[in-house]
Amino acid sequence: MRAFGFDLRARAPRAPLNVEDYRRAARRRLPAMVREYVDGGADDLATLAANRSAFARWEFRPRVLTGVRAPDLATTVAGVELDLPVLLAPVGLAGLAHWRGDVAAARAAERRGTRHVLSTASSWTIEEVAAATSEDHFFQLYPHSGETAAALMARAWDAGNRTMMVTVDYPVRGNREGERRTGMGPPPVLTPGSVLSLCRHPAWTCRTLAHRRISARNLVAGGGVAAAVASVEIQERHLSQATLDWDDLAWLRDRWPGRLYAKGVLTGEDASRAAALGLDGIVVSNHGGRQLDFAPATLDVLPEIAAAVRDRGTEVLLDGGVRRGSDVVKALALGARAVLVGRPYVYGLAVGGEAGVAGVLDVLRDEVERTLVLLGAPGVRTLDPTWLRPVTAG
Ligand SMILES: Cc1cc2nc3c(=O)[nH]c(=O)nc-3n(C[C@H](O)[C@H](O)[C@H](O)COP(=O)(O)O)c2cc1C
Ligand SMILES: CCCCCCCCCCC(=O)C(=O)O
Repeated sequence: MRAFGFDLRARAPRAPLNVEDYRRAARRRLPAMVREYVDGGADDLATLAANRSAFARWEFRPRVLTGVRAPDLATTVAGVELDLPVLLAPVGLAGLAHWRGDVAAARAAERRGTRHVLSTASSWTIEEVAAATSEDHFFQLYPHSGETAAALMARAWDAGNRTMMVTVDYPVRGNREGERRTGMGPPPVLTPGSVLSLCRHPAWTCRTLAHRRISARNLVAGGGVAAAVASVEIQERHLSQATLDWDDLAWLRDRWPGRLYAKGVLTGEDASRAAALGLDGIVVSNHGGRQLDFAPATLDVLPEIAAAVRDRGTEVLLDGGVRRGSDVVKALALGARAVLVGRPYVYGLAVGGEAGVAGVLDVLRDEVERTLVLLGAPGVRTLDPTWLRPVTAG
């Protein structure tokens, strides 16, 4: 049926159109403690906000009449060919967002031609994720003691992981007051507010309890509430790594036969030092604003880090605040080979499991592609700082 040229049966799209739509939909589905765990940050949330606002300080220098219609989005990271320069960052306890958690994320990543980085604190074990997927996904290590690290590395290698990211920005858990207020902990507590929020989300509560995927399964046996509480203790005792130093990183370099990246580097000096130890890559990251508040926005320090390791050929990746395809393009232009996203795919998980994560990757892919066409850039590997300029004040 038509009127004035409109098809009256047609509907405006209701599916999420962008990452922010996924975020809103995810927040409606999750109880308060999980919302805070996913979306919160440290102290005054200054770094969390800075990660986003840094992208707004750059604008594009588009070239016209380039004839670019189908830009090339392919690249390589750690020698692995990717269809899209966006990887899925390690996220502990992803089973809180959707019971299929890490398995759903890794499967969506490989369906979309990219890779997932499995957290040490994943809800599905290294072996379970490997069995459910066919590509060589990446592993993230929280290396507390040599013994635990050696065991985790052996398991990751045997399961087919060939690239490992060691997280170096977690000497102690950041102060996340939202988590503490909502009962997420540490230690986890049932408050009247958290119980009310669980009751208001019966679908989430029943499904999550039934599937028992809310603990750090690589480290703790069992997956129910008691195991989740034990995971919090484990992260206090085993994942926080205040004693970790450069000798430990050298030790890890010697032990890990595959590609090794340091995740959580924010200065050129540290990046050079990691490169000198023989690391293959750096992830410029402040843990999504969840650790040291007033750490700089990752985009702001990216040029310094890219310059510091350029001569050695060390790969530079970035995460933190990437929400749009235009953010991906800016990060690549300023020296990143690819980016990782954390929260965006957790929103996708909460909204629709594997299909939700694939949906988020599709949104980002479309946005990167459209941005490149509008910019007149032929592909992601040809991006450099000449495609950008800083926004001038006023
Ligand atoms: C819920 C949640 C859990 C996380 N767990 C881990 C983890 O286990 N290991 C790790 O290295 N980083 C972890 N991170 C940090 C991410 O890997 C990544 O650095 C960060 O999310 C990037 O910022 P973004 O969320 O703005 O994309 C976590 C982040 C979130 C949001
Ligand atoms: C109070 C919540 C405890 C969760 C225990 C496991 C945490 C794994 C580490 C996740 C992480 O890196 C993060 O940023 O959060």
